[in-house]
Amino acid sequence: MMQEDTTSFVLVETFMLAIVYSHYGPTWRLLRRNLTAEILNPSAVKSYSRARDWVVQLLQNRLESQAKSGHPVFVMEYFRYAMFCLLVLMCFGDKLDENQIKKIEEVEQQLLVNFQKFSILNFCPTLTKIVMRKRWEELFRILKCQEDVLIPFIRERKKAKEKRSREPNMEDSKDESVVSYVDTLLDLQLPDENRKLSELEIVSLCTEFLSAGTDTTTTTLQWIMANLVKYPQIQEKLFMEIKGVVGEEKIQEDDLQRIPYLKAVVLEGLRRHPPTHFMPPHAVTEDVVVGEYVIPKEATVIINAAEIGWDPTVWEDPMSFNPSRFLSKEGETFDMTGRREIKMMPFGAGRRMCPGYALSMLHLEYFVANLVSKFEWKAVDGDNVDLSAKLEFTMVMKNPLQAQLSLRSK
Ligand code: HEM
Repeated sequence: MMQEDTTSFVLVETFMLAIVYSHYGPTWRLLRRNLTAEILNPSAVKSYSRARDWVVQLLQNRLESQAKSGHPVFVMEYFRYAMFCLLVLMCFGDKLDENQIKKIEEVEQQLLVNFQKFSILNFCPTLTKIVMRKRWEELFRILKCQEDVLIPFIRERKKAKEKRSREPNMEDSKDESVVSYVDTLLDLQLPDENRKLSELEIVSLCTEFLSAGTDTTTTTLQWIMANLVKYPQIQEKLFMEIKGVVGEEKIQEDDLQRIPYLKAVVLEGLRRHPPTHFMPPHAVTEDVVVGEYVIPKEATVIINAAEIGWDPTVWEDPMSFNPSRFLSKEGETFDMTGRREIKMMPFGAGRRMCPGYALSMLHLEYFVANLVSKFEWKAVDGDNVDLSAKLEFTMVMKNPLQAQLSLRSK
């Protein structure tokens, strides 16, 4: 990737976060890791199986109707929408309908598409508040729209929660098995300030949840499917392994653990095409020696995670797509957390590692398994799938994947 791309990406991201922090206050940083970890604990994730099923069904139906037309399908928008729906249901509860999801998507999209434009505002806020007054007004207008859409959903969860605690035996309460992200935020008591979160802080955290989880996972899914189209023999091997485990049945979450080649395909996708090439800036609190280098206290450190996963001294033929490299003979699972060693780090590593890591692995495995078992994915006539990348919010395919889909016969 070109150097200027890298620099602008890091700057844009840093400025954008700074804008959001300054708007919503200092509690943000303290909260996000704990909170995301809470909603992503295994039992909460399990309770979302109904939402996952619904979303995968929606995606498959839409792809099927496209496939029936006989035209090639540009899949990225379908993937993105499905992943967004799923995260919205995790965030606000799984009772929302498609119209409500669409409303949320519209406001979130406004912020995303104007991302670059607003990043500059925090470069020197005192100055930009004077010379870019109109742009600030526009940012606040969009944030206000976002609040107007999201706050009613937050209040709805609050009302339902109060009702559940008043009437725990009501039929409705028993049916409400999902603990949404908003529920955990409503419960939270800030330890230092001895208060609950404000509605605006909850809006802000929900937006982070939706934006951090949608593009990263969708981009990775597109890269994985592109490789499965490019290398039909890998797709066929994966299909046979899935069939061998589930037969004609619907794929269940527990089945995923019994398909090692599926995990291998996802891991290889993340190694070869990590959606974030550069980690957000980090700093150390005291001087540290790493190998032959001294990292001075508080110096900005930006890790090139993509290069770590492509290191030829660690990976044989690193630029090829070869999932079998992750199949361990001893049945050991590959450690991505960096506890044992760091051979790749698409989610970062250590204390600041992505809190959505286990959830993304589950979503990727679940989506890939369902997409491959329902359809055969083929390159469009004479088209050689182009794997060049370009930087958008994440590192995406320069030429988005289009594929010819055909339903697998039973
Ligand atoms: C393939 C999917 C994903 C990838 C590759 C990914 C990657 C990353 C990376 C590289 C970071 C920065 C780590 C660092 O600072 O060193 C990060 C942070 C974060 N991610 Fe993810 N992520 C993914 C999916 C998700 C999902 C699904 C969620 C939540 C629903 C999520 C929520 C977050 C949050 C909240 C942070 C900030 C954590 C902090 O500030 O400490 N991510 N992610």
